[in-house]
Amino acid sequence: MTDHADLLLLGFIVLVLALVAALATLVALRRRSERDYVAKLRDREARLKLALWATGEHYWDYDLASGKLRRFQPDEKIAQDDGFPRLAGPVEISQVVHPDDLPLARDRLRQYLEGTTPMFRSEHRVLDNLGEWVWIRARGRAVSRDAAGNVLRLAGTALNITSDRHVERERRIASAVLRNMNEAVAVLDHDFGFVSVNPAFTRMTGYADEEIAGRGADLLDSPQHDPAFYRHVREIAARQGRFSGEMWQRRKDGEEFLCAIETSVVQEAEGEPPLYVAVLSDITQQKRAEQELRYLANFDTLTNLPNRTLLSERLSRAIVRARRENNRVAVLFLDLDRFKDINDSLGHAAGDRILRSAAVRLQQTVGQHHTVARLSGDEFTVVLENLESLADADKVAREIIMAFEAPLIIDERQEVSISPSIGISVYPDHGQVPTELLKQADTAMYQAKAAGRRTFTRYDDAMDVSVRQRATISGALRKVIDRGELHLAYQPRLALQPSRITGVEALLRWTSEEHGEIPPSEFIPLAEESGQILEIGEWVLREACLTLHRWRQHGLANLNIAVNMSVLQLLRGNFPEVVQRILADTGVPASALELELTESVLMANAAQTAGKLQAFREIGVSLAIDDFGTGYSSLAYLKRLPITTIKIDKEFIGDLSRDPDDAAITSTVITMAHSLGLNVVAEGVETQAQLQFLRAQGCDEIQGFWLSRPLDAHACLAFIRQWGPARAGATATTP
Ligand SMILES: Nc1nc2c(ncn2[C@@H]2O[C@@H]3COP(=O)(O)O[C@H]4[C@@H](O)[C@H](n5cnc6c(=O)[nH]c(N)nc65)O[C@@H]4COP(=O)(O)O[C@H]3[C@H]2O)c(=O)[nH]1
Repeated sequence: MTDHADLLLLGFIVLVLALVAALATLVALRRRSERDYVAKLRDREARLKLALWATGEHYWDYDLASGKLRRFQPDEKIAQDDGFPRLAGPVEISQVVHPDDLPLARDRLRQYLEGTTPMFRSEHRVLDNLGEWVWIRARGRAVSRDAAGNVLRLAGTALNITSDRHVERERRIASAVLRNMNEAVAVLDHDFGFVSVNPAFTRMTGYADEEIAGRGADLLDSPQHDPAFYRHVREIAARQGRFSGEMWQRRKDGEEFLCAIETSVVQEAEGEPPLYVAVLSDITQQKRAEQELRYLANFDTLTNLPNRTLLSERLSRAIVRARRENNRVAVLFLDLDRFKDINDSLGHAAGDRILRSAAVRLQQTVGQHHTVARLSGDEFTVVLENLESLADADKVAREIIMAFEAPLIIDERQEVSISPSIGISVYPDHGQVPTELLKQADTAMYQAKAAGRRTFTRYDDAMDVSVRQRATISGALRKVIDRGELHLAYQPRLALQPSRITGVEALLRWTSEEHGEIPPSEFIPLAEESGQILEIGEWVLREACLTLHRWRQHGLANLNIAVNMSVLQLLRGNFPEVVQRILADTGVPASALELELTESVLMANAAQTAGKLQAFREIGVSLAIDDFGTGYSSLAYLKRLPITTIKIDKEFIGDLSRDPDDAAITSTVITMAHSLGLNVVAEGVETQAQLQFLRAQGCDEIQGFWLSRPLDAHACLAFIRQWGPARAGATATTP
C-alpha cells in the first residue's frame, strides 16, 4: 500500500515538475515572441521614417479634440536638416502655420471633414527651425473616429515644396513672357523638330503650336536659299550651341519673308539631348527700307545709274587696284551737247526720257563691267579700268561718240539726235585722287565743247591756263543755283528833277565756294555760252521782284527795279510769260519793272528783237538800252524799237571832264533821246562835277558810285530810307 502511495506521490511530483517546466518554456517562448514583435515594430518604424525621409516627406498628427498639432520627432541620425520645426510637444496650428495661409488650411480641413474632398490637402507656409517661412504640401486622412464616425485624429505627411514653388513661379513668368513677346520664339528638339512655339511665332508664320509640334524646322525653308544653306546653319547651331544671322523663311501661305534668327541651346538634364530656342524677327520691311535708302544714297533715280557718291567710291577703289596692279584708270566726263536747248523746246518730260535713253546707250557702249554714273543734269561719267595705254581711253571715247550717231528713241514716235562732248583724264598721268581726276576730265570736256562739240579731248597739263580757268569756272557755274552761291546787289538810281530815289538796279553776284568772288563780266558770258543764263536769269528776276515787293511793303511804294536781261533770254523760249508769271507770283506791278538789254546785243539781233520786245511792252514792263554809246546805233533806228529808257555808258561819263567829245556826245544823246520821248539815265557817275554837268544837260536820272555802290538788300533799303531831298545837291555819302 505504502509503495503504491509513494508511487502515486512520485508520479504527481513528476507531473507537477513537468507542468512547471512546460509553463516555464511557454513563458520563455512567449517572451521571445514579444521581443521579436517589438523589434520588428521598431524596425518597421525606422524603415517608415527612413522611407519618409528619403522622399522628403514628414509625418504629422493632428488631434481634433485638443486642436493640437503633433509631429513625431525625426530620428536625429537620419534627419539633420529637413527644415521642419522640431516640436517639443503638441502645439496650436496657428503657432506654426503662416497667418495669411491659416484660413486656407482650415478651409481645406473643413472640406475634408465634411466629406467634400477624399483627403486633406493643403499648400501653405510653416515656420522652419530657423524661424523662416517655408512652403509645404500637407496631405492626410482620419486615423481615428468615435462611434458616430466623427474624426478624432488626423495623420499624414508634409513635403517642403519651397524650391518647387520658386521653380513653378519662374516657369509661370517665363511662359507669360513667351506668350506676350513680340518676337517669335520656337523651341526645337535636338533634331530641329518643333517642340513648341509662342503666339508671336504663329502670327509670323501662320503655324499654330499644335499643328507645328513634331514637324521639322525645314518646314519654313524657302527656295531663296539652297537646301545646303539651311543644313549648314543647323550644323553651326548644333556645333557651336548658337547661331545668329539672317535668312529667308516661308510662311504657311507660301509668302516669303526675311528673318533675323538667334538660336541658343538649352542644356537638358544630364544624358538628355539638348533643346534649341530660336528667336525670330521679321526684318523684311526694315531690309527693304534700308535697301531703298542705300539705293537713294548711291543711285540716280532717273537713270538708275550710280550717282556722284557711288562713283567716287568706285573710282577710289579702282585707283587702289590700279596702284597695286600698276595699270591705268580713265575717267571720261561726258556732257550732252545743247541738251538745255532740247530740254527747253521739248519739255522736261522729254528731257528726262532723253537722259534715260542716253544712259542706256552709254552703258551698252562701254559694257556692264565699267562704271557709268550720272553726276547731274546731262553730265555722265565713265570709269574705265585696266587700261594699258592712254590710247585705250581715246578708243572708248570714240566709240561713245559713234554710238550717239544714231538718234535716241525717246518714245514710239519720237527720236532725238544728240551728241556728247567728252573730256578724259587718266590715273596716274593726270591725277592721283578721284576729285582731281574728275576735275581734270571736266576741264578737258570743256575743251572738247570749245573745239566744236561732238568730240573728245584728253586732259593735258599744257592746257592754256586761262582756258582751264574758264573751263573750271564754267564747271562750277553749273552747280551755282543748287549750291545757293548767287546773290543780288542793288544800286540805287536818283532822279535829278525833282531829286528823289526812283529805284535800283539789280546786279548779280557770285561767291563761289572754290574760286571766291567772280565778277559778272567773267561768268555771265560763260553762262550765256552754256545756255545756263536762262535759268540764272529767271532766278535773278524772281529774287529782284521778291526784294522789291518786300521794300514796297515797308512803305517804299514808288520804287522801281531794273534787271539785266541776256540776249538769250530775249531770243529763246518764253521769257515774256516767265516775266508775267514772276510778277504775278511776287505781286510786283509790271510798271515797276525795267528790263535792261545791252545796245550791242540789240543791234546784233535787230531783226529778231523788235517783235520780241513788243511782247514785254504789252505786259507793261519798261525796256532800257544799257551801255548806250558803245554799239554805234543810230537814235533814229532806236525809234523803231519799243524802248522807254536809254542808259548812257559809264565810259562816256567817266571822261566827261577830260574829253570834250564825250561831253558833246552825252549832251547830244540826252537832247535827242528826249526828242524821242525817252528817259535818260547816266551810268557810272562818280563825281560831283559829272553830276553837275548832267544836271545842266537835263539828264533825267543818274546811277554810280557818287550816289552809292551796289549794296546788299538790307543796306540798300537803309540807304534809300535815310536819303533826303536836302542831300540832293550835296555830296552823297557812299557807305
Ligand atoms: N566804275 C564804275 N562802275 C560802276 C559805277 N556804278 C556802277 N558801276 C558798275 O557798273 C555796272 C553796271 O551794270 P551794267 O552796265 O548793267 O553791267 C552789268 C551787266 O551787263 C552784267 N550783269 C550784272 N548783273 C546781271 C544780271 O543779272 N544778268 C545779266 N544778264 N547781266 C548782268 O554785268 C555787268 C557788270 O556788272 P557789275 O560788275 O555789277 O558792274 C555794274 C556796277 O557795279 C561807277 O560809278 N563806276
